[in-house]
Amino acid sequence: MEKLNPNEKLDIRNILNNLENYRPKRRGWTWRESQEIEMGGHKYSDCSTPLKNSVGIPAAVQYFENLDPQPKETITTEIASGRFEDDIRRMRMAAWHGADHIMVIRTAGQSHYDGLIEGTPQGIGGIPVTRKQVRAQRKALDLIEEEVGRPINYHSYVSGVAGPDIAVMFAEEGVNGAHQDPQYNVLYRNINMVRSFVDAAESKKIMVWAEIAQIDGAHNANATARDAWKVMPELMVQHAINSIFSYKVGMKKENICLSTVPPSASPVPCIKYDLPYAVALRDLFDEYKMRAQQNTKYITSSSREATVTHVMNMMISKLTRADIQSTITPDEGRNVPWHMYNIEACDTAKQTLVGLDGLLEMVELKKEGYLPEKVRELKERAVLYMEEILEVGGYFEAVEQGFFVDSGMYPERNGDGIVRKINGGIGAGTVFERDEDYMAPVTAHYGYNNVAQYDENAVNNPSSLIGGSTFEKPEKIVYIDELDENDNVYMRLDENEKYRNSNFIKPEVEWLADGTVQVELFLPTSKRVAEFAAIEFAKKMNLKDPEVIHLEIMHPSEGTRVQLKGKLDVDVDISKLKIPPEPEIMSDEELWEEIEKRPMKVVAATVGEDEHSVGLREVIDIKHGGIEKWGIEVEYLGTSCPVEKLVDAAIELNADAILASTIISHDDIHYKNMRKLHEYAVEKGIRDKIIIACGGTQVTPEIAVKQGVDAGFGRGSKGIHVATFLVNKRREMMAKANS
Ligand SMILES: Cc1ncc(COP(=O)(O)O)c(/C=N\CC[C@H](N)C(=O)O)c1O
Repeated sequence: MEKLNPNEKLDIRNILNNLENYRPKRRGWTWRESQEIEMGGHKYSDCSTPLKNSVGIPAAVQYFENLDPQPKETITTEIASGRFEDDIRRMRMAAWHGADHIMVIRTAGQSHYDGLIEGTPQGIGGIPVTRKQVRAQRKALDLIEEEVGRPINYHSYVSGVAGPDIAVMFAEEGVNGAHQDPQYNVLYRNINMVRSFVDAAESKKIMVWAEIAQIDGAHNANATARDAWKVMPELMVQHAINSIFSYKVGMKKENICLSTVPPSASPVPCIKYDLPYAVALRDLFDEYKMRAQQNTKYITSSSREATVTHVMNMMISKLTRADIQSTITPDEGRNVPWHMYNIEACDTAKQTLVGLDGLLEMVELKKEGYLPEKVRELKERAVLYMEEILEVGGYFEAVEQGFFVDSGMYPERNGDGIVRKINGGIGAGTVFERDEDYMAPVTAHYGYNNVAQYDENAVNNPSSLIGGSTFEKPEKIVYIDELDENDNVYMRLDENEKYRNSNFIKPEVEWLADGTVQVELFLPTSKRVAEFAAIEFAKKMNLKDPEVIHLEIMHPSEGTRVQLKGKLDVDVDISKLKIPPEPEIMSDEELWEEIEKRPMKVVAATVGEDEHSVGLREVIDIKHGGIEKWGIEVEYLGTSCPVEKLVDAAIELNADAILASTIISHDDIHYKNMRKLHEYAVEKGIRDKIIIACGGTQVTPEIAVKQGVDAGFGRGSKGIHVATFLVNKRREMMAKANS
């Protein structure tokens, strides 16, 4: 399989090619290693090996030459578009933004399927996890991990009625991580508890063989409880049940990850609940891995608010411990996640974890007072909870009595917990005692297996009776391509062929060419009115099926912030776009030689009532790679400089050029000043002899030139760009004067 080229889109048809013969490169989970690293002149204490290819956060790109340190914590992104072929593109984007754990959400209700699904049907809220879709995504991730230069863990769920079947398929397909927790089946999917625990023993045994890292389901209690902080004692009990069960089945503790969520969120004083809880959990389960997930219980349609919650949750991770930082997209409170929000979540995790690098070298948690007292109280509640479970006769009885997800803070009880009957739920009565002569010639099989009746020597290797199972002989895997001639990836690829590897593009949020755009409006009216007015505006913008996805009161009557989505049924042929060439830049040698031969003098200032000077200083000063670096002489007139003063100085000093910084853009004042500069130079009779260049973060070069100046420099422009322009422009003017 050829390598990916960063300048070319991944071709899904290539991935699908010869899929039946694909074999996974490895088994098991890959952790990042934590090391001290030096990058960009900075020392990092808690980071890991940088990537070969990546996109840093915006500030990294704009100010630090794409400095992109990678935190030591594994970063997860959850992928859930329902079309695996579009998920693959998103996985590639997420990998470039620092995700090395790809968690694939399953189609709604897959937990209730009592067998494997095959082929590539489209899913709802996630993909139907099938062998073919898993294989295609793992194969694609082999290429993507090559491209970014770091192993990527592929993950989904071994839960539900077909848990063991899925565990076997995951083991065969080289899946690296999976959720497995029988309590999830029982409490949230009403699957019979006896069936769930027997299946879990089998699934876990298989995961041990495949070295799959396990995540439990405790976070669901958090999301389901009425007041999430009240289930803290129960969460620790749930973690304990699944962890020790897994360990006794043979799972290594470093592969047992507790899925822990800071249980509350602002405006509740969340750190007063979340920090003691996190400390108590790490105390009790110090030998296990922590998979920290952001709180989604209190997520709303405000992506900003979700991001702040995420950052506060990561403060907890850094103050205690997180081996996996599992991101939730900030749009999870309003959509099935969109590409750009998966990426935002990865960037938020990277930005925060790297920004808090070395935190525990500077702060420590108090050993007396509220924190340790709260920690002890939580542990005591959890132990009492566990003791009562034993008193009533064990886990199954406790579930029947509604112990779990009760809205009271244990030992307080409100009697409204989730009740499941021992003999109830899906799959009830489907567990049978194995007969005396029961034998299965398979690997990693849990429990009684009378192999000796056939061959004493095969007891530890039952599959040797049949020359190896699919675990030893992958060629024995029965690979099914498609089962549904209408609902499959080939139909979908044909549907949007026009936008695949072509010059035509459409906006999208989750599927190729889905045409969805998001529009943000501020409407000077009440929330209720704004909601309906926004739809009207959307229709006037030619958006189809407009839908308001977020409303925020700025003031009951003064104004409302609205975000809406709608479909834009047009496309663009990029081959017809008039794209001006990237500003060329000259080499240092060329510039030094030119300015030595023909010295250049420039007057520069921040014009108007503008006090911003940083950008212009960066463009001028030698220490920032400014134009002085190549010998250009600069007379800097400071800030809030009247346009007239700047032009008069240029005349007095017989300057070759004027550089004007124009940052403030309210009411287009920056462009108005450019026009004034041009007109005053004309009025003073020097316009044809002097170069005028204007810059600022809100300057669009094409609009600047329309004001009459010679060039505009926007966000991210550097001294090299300006020096190159000045030299080229002067040459052009000299050639014109000599012609
Ligand atoms: C132990 C377990 N098994 C299966 C599922 C999902 O199971 P279905 O395929 O039936 O939806 C879950 C749910 N939580 C996972 C999403 C969450 N955002 C997470 O990252 O943990 C689970 O906890």
